[in-house]
Amino acid sequence: MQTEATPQPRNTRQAIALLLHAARSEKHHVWKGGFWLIVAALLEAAGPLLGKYFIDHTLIPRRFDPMEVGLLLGGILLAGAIACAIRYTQLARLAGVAMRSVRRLREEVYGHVLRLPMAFFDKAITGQLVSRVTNDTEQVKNLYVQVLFVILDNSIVVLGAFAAMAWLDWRLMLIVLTLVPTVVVIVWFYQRWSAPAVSRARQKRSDINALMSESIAGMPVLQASNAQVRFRQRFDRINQQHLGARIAEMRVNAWLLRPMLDLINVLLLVAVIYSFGLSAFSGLQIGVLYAFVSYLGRVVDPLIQITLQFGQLQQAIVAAARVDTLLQEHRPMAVTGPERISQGAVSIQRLRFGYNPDTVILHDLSLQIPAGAFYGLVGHTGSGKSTLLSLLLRFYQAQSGDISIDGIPLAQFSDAHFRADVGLVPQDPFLLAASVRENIAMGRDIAEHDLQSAARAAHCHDFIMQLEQGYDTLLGEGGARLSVGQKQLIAIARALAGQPRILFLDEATAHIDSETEQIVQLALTELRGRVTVIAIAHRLSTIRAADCIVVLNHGHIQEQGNHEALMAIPQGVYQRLYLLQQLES
Ligand SMILES: Nc1ncnc2c1ncn2[C@@H]1O[C@H](COP(=O)(O)OP(=O)(O)OP(=O)(O)O)[C@@H](O)[C@H]1O
Repeated sequence: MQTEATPQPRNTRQAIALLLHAARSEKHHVWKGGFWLIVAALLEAAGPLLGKYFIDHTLIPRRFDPMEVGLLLGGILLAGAIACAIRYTQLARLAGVAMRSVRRLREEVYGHVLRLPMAFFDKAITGQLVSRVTNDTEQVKNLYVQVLFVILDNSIVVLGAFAAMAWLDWRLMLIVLTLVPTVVVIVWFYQRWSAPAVSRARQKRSDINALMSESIAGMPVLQASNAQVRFRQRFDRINQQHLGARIAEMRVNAWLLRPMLDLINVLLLVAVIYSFGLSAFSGLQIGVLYAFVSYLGRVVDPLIQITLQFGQLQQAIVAAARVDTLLQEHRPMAVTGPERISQGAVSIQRLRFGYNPDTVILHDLSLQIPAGAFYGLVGHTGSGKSTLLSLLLRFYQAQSGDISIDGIPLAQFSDAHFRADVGLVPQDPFLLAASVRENIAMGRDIAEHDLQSAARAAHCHDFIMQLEQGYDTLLGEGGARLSVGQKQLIAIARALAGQPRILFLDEATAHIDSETEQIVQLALTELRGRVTVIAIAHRLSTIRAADCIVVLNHGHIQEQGNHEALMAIPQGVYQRLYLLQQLES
């Protein structure tokens, strides 16, 4: 579990900037909410004042005027009822602002992550990113709720009560004012002592989650190795530790916080009554004592609430700062424009690239791929095949050299057009827990006829039709219901459904059986002349029929030609790789 750092001033600035940013369109709601909460606090503060008037002018002089008493009691009731109604509507208003702001923020963070360059994901840790979009934005919601509700609302109540007390008797008010630093000190000690238990409980909760997800993900291995009992014991142990930490937290709460604050409350009450006793002879009215006792009861809880929030505020500020840092992550400017890939002829000129500019991976690479051709990319592990594919897919930008398609520089295609005109079949087919249809369409608006044509072209239509609900069959998480080969064919159908001009395959046949591989070979050969196919393959039979096979070696093109030509090169890299594979099979 990630331990929360103490917020730095920069964090606080970032958090506030984020709060203002996400609530920008609803500023008027915040102002109106604040204004009406002040009105509610004033109305609430008026209650004890009216009570005081009732005691001093009616009860003590025993002057019972039904009209006046009726008006007074009615006033107290009305002020309380209106304050309640205002508080309810305004808190609902502010809750709405908080929820909507967080919804906007979450959408923005997710949208931002989707557009970040691939280089970002090389360093990003998936779990942390997910946590940014879910947990951290949730924490930001707490920040809104705490700042807007608890702190704003309670501060107004406390200020209203103190203003009323000062108006009644400023000396007595000063006595009550000592409550503020006392509560702050008690809560500070409380948080210091409870923090280790709170943090231990969180750590254990996160361990429970981790153990659960690990067990579910690894269920086949877990059951096959008969490890249920061991896992169960491990779970019980962590769960027990979690309980222990929670009990320790409760203990501090039960022993320190409430009793101490109640004690302070009683002491203050005694002090107020005593001072009242001293000054009673100088004419202080009993009604004032009543009002003070009422206010005392009203300020303690809000003060505790406000002070308690500061601990949580700290975590929320750190979370908000993390979300803000992610939002500040640079993303490339969206390219717009009319250019589309019409033919799919690829030209690579003196391409030089390294993930780190000091370590060159591709050295001045040049290659011409005619439209509609089938090109294979082969080479040893680490020779730069996937890197070249990533550059062709615009995932990274080369340090020097050019890539153009149909004579147009790669960077000039709009994002939408480029992604629509190229298709990618990755090594891992990545299927969604959705129906076959949704997996092929991937959110694109593809007509049923085109979708099925793509499935036919990928030679997966027949087995899809054998599934119990055909294209509507749900595939389970990660396409769990299909074999690896079937998943790969669906991934090819998905790529073809967009009717790409260029199709990239990144070791799409690495994990499939020979029969499925032959289907893929057939599908690729059928595309010849219509779609430019660039396929990385470890399994050389997949690209044996290619028009041209490019052999990469340490980021250089070592050999180039069709299968027969490459096999004819004495001691050639391709020939060696091919013969080796033949021996293995
Ligand atoms: N995201 C990355 N960040 C930094 N270096 C990387 C990254 N991806 C690959 N590399 C490095 O670039 C070099 C070429 O890797 P690449 O994946 O392009 O090789 P490959 O020929 O596709 O290998 P394989 O056949 O094993 O997939 C390797 O040295 C690798 O360590």
